[in-house]
Parts: sequence; structure tokens; C-alpha cells
Amino acid sequence: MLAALHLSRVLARSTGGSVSPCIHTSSVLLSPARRKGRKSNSKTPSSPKSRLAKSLKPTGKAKRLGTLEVAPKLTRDRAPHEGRTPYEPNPSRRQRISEPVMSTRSAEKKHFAALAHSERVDRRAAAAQGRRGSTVGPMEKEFDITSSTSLGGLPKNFKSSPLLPGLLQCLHELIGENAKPTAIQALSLKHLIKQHNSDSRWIECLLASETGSGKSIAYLLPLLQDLKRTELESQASSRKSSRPLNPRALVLAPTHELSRQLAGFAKKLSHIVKLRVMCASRANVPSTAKEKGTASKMKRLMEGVDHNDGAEIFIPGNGRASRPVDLLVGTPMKMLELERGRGWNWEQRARERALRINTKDGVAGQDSLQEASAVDLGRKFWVDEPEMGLENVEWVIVDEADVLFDPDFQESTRMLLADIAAARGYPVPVTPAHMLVPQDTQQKAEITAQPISYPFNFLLTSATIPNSLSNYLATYHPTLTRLASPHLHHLPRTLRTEHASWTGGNKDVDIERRIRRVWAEDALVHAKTTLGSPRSVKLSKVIVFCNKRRKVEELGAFLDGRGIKCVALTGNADGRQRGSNHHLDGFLKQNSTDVAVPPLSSDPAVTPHVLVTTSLLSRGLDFHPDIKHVFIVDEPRNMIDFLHRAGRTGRAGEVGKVVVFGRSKGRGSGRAVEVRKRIGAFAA
Ligand SMILES: Nc1ncnc2c1ncn2[C@@H]1O[C@H](COP(=O)(O)OP(=O)(O)OP(=O)(O)O)[C@@H](O)[C@H]1O
Repeated sequence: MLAALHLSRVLARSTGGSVSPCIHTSSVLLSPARRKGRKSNSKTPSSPKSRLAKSLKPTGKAKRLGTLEVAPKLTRDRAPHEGRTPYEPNPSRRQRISEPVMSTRSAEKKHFAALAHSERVDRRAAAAQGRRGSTVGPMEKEFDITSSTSLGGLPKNFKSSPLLPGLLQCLHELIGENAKPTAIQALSLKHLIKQHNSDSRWIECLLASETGSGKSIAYLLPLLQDLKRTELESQASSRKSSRPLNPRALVLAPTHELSRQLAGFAKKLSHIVKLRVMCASRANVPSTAKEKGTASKMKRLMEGVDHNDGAEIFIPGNGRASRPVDLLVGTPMKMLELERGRGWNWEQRARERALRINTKDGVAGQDSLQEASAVDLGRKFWVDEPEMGLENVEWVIVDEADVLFDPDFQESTRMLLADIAAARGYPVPVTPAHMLVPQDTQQKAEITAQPISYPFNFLLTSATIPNSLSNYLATYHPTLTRLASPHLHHLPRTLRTEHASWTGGNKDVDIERRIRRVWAEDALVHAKTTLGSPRSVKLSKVIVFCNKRRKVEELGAFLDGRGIKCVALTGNADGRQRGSNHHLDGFLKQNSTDVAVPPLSSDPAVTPHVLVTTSLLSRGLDFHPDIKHVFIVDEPRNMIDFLHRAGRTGRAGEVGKVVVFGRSKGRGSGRAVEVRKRIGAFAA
């Protein structure tokens, strides 16, 4: 009855909708170059894509040293989700869990001995091949990552790779028994699982593939497998540390939400092989950050770096007692705080803040004067005892590497990497930020970049590789192995785009109408497929991306007022919960091993079906497959931002649609064609 009422209400409201499904865009998606008034590259509509794509090719010296391998394009019969809907709960899971598990120490020892033997055989074969003269060598061949390159030899399923049985079993529980490796996972299995004989040098590798293509599994499998392999050795050789936390691996992510989700996933993947995974997350704090620019905002809002606010870290039982941990996940800033002691940078931050306010206002404001004088008077900022030792770190994964190496985050990221290298007894030079990228030719001549060789396995991963990151890697990590999926810098194949036009009236009303149309379509499909079954309609969920915090709040309030309950989330929203992702319940993906929390109601007036947010949540988060639509209502700052926002739907082979709103009439509408072409260049 309720469902019927709801259905009629949805349909009634949606019929009044005048948001056109056809393409009408204008002011969206201009490249920063265009916005700054530089010469437009609109004559080459595919240029954003090719700019990104080309950036992966090793250049100059790197061309000779580094390697790039692109997986062959997957054909239909080799799709990763073959044989099973990706999220269908596995009926035999319970039965399998009760089966005896081959994860005893002796079984693992046996496994690694067999592996070592097969590697010796492989190495002998490779050497023989080398003597005969190999024809395919990634170093000799220039790969164009936009074209399919049939290299063959990639594992076709997870069972065929030498994964620990316990790891394989957890993987099957999470993604299904019949799931096949995606392109990036196949590349990772081929290149990273095997490279662990004791005499091999540290792995240095970039994993690049489109959003939702399973990069987390691509790096977690080799990481967890290797941590298990070296567990005994590490116990024997681990350096004594007086600090309570001494992880063997770090996964760095730009947001606390992503850190928590990744830590949760890694825990599930490693529960049989019994590795200890922990998340170093911190509470969120109100911020008065006023900077412009996505990355600056993201950094300050998410990390609250300049607030001595008394926020606590999310490590249970925080104290001086030692807590065994193999893998720690968190933001670089949080890791630095644990390693150097909380408060290590407050004095410097206070100076910077005072300087910033001074510069902005032209004269010193009251706050800045107070802060500046506190610093001038030599006020001592309290620094807590460091809690983490870095001596035993063997792996560092930089997830969303393009964010963590962008100008706003890279200082913390590089500082942390240098601290780990120093703690392990191999200090590396830390180039000042302004010297990293030469500003002019004279500086170019002066800068003699020293390649960096970290004394640990170093993996970077991202769905977008901008030129800045590619150049940085070519300069400082010339021998880096680059593994790329053939679909990199495209929208996922299952993601469709639609351009919706503003009516010229209230934009919030346009958005509301489009949301109701989504639900009306759901109701229609439900009616057709169930032929009038009384089961209630399952309405899909929608993420709406805005640029500004105020817009998020206004739109959230408007939709709430119209009977559409939503979660409106910005960096400093009260709703961001301390130490948990509960504020995103119902939106983030639950794995088949999670205890399903039944929604309170399927009525969107009761249970939030709409998430309104900024780019804060556009990175890395694995959203629920119920999210079939992403709305982009403000112009993303660049195409990279667009790819990540759009990529929150259409993940792991699920269908999804990105609806881009824009102006079709009046000022700015002339750019509609250009924008359409820009987006079109990224379509599958
Ligand atoms: N081989 C596979 N078969 C089926 N599902 C998979 C497979 N690999 C990963 N998945 C699922 O795909 C989803 C997306 O994975 P993941 O979050 O790692 O993607 P990603 O490439 O890191 O995306 P993003 O670039 O947005 O961070 C997850 O829910 C994961 O469980």
C-alpha cells in the first residue's frame, strides 16, 4: 500500500519535470588552461584525453630505463565478472567457511617453497630465452596506452596465480568464486606477486587503471602475500623500537573515509592469513579554511592540519603499550603525526596561517597578530610523544597518487617517505617543493635531479595520471615499472553520460525533478519486471556533486524540505562522524561478508537516497551498486575531477549514468558543443 502510494507520488511529481534528457551543456568542464584565458585547445576535442594518456609514456631517460606494460583489452568472454553478478551473495559461502582452511604455518611454508622452486624454473627459462634473443621487451617497445597491445601471458584467473590459499579464499568470499582478474589485477598478479625472491631489489611500480577497476585488490594481493611471506623473517630481524606502533606496511590515502574503507577491505582480505590491519584515522574538526582550489580545500578540511584542537587518533587503546600491526592505513599527515608526535608542525602552521591572513588582508588581522606575536614571543607548542616507529616498513602504497603528489599534499607525502627511508638507515635527499618542477630554463639547467631509490617496496596507484605526476616520476623514479589497463583515462564501459539542461528557473527544482525522474524510471522497470508483484519498489540512490560547501548545504536543505531526505556532506560538516564511516551508511558498498543492515524504509522521505557532496568524496570511495546515478551540477574544476566524480557509479561492471547539468540557452551556451566533445572523448 505504502509502495503504491509512493509510486503514484513519484510518478505524479516526475511528469512535471522539464529537465531535458538530451544534450544541452554549456559552462561545464572547462580545462584550467581555458579558464585562465590561454589559447583554447577546443579545436582538438580529444586533447584532454590524449594529454592524460600520453603522460604515462616514459620520456627521455626514463624511456630507456622504466617499463610500461599495458594489459591486452579484455574481450567479452574474458570479462572479470563472468558467471556471476558481481555483488550477488555467494550461497555456498557459509559452507566454505566451515571447511578446513589451509592456512597453517606448515602449509604456508610449503606454499612458499613451491613458489620459490617455480620461480627458479621461470628465471632459468627467462635466461635461456634471453640467450636466444627475446623479441618482446617492454623497454624496447613504445606502448601507446590507448591502443590494445596483445602481450599475452597474463593470468586468466586468480587460481592460476600463486596466491596463498587463505588469501584466495578471502578473495572469493569478497568478490565471488568465479570472478576473473580485471586487466590491472592480471598485470599486478603477473609482475608483483612473483617479484619477491630475497635477492630482488625493492619493487617500484605504478598501477594505473580506470575508476572501479579493482586497483585496491591489485595492490593488496601482492602486499598481503609478501607480508605473510616475510612474517617470520621480519620477526627475527625486526629492529627494536620503543614506540607502540611498528607497522610493516603503510597504505596512504587522501581522506579518512577512504582510509577506513580500505582498512576494512584489507582486514577482510587478510583474516584467514591472520595479518593485523589497522586504520589511523582521526576525528574531523570544524575548519575555518578559506582557501580556494579543490586540493587545498581537500587537504585542509580533511586533515585539519592547522588546528591544535585536541582531536584524537582512532587507534583503540591509545597508550604506550605496544600494539602489533602489519598494515596501517591513513592519510600522510596522520602518519607524520604518529611518527613525529602530535603537534610537531603546529608552530610552523601558525606562522603560515598568520602569513596567509596577512597576505590576504593586506594588513594583519586580529587573529593573525595574536598568532604571530605568540610565535614571536617564542611560545612553545606542546609536541606529544611519537607513537610510531618506521624502521620495519617494507611496503608503502600511495593510493590516489596524483592527489598525494599534487602541490598541496606532496610535501607531507615526500616528508613521510623520506622519514621512512631515514629510519631504515638509507636517507634520501628531500628536494624543496619549489625546486621539484623547474620554473624556467635557467632553473632547469641548475636543477640536477637525483633519482630517488627508497629502501622499501613503493607502489603508486591512480585512475588519472596527469603530466605533473608523470614528469615527477620520470625524473625521480626513472626505473619505475608502469602497469596500465588499456581503458585508462576513459569512463568505465558500463557508464553512460547524459546532458541535462537547466530550465532557466530555480536550479534546485530542476535537480529535484531529475531525481524524481530517476525514481519514476525505477518504478516503471519494477512494474514491468514483477508484473504487479506487491514487493515494494527498490529506488536507486543518487550522488549529487557540487563545488561549494554552501551549495551543498542549500541544496540539501531544499531537498529535505521537498520530502527527499538526503545526506549533505562537506569537509567540516557535523555529520562527518569521528572514527567511523557511519555517516555514509547505505551509500558505501557493503561486501558480501558484511552483516547486512536492513534499511529503515525504502521511502526516500524516510531513508536518505540522495547524497549531496563536494569533491571530498570523489576519490577512491567504493560506493554501493544501488548508486546508479551521479549528478554533476557545477562545473568540475578539470577533467580529472570529472572522471573521478563520474566514476563513483558504474563500478565493477555495474551499470551507471552520469548526468551533467548545463545551460542550453543564453550566455555560456555556446560552449555546449565543446563540452560535449570533451566528455565524449572520455566515453568508452
Ligand atoms: N576481479 C573482480 N571481479 C569482481 N569485482 C571486483 C573485482 N575486483 C574488484 N572488484 C570490486 O570492484 C569494486 C571496485 O574496486 P576498487 O575500489 O578497488 O576500484 P578502484 O579501481 O580502486 O576505483 P577508484 O579508481 O575509484 O579508486 C570493489 O567493490 C571490488 O570489490
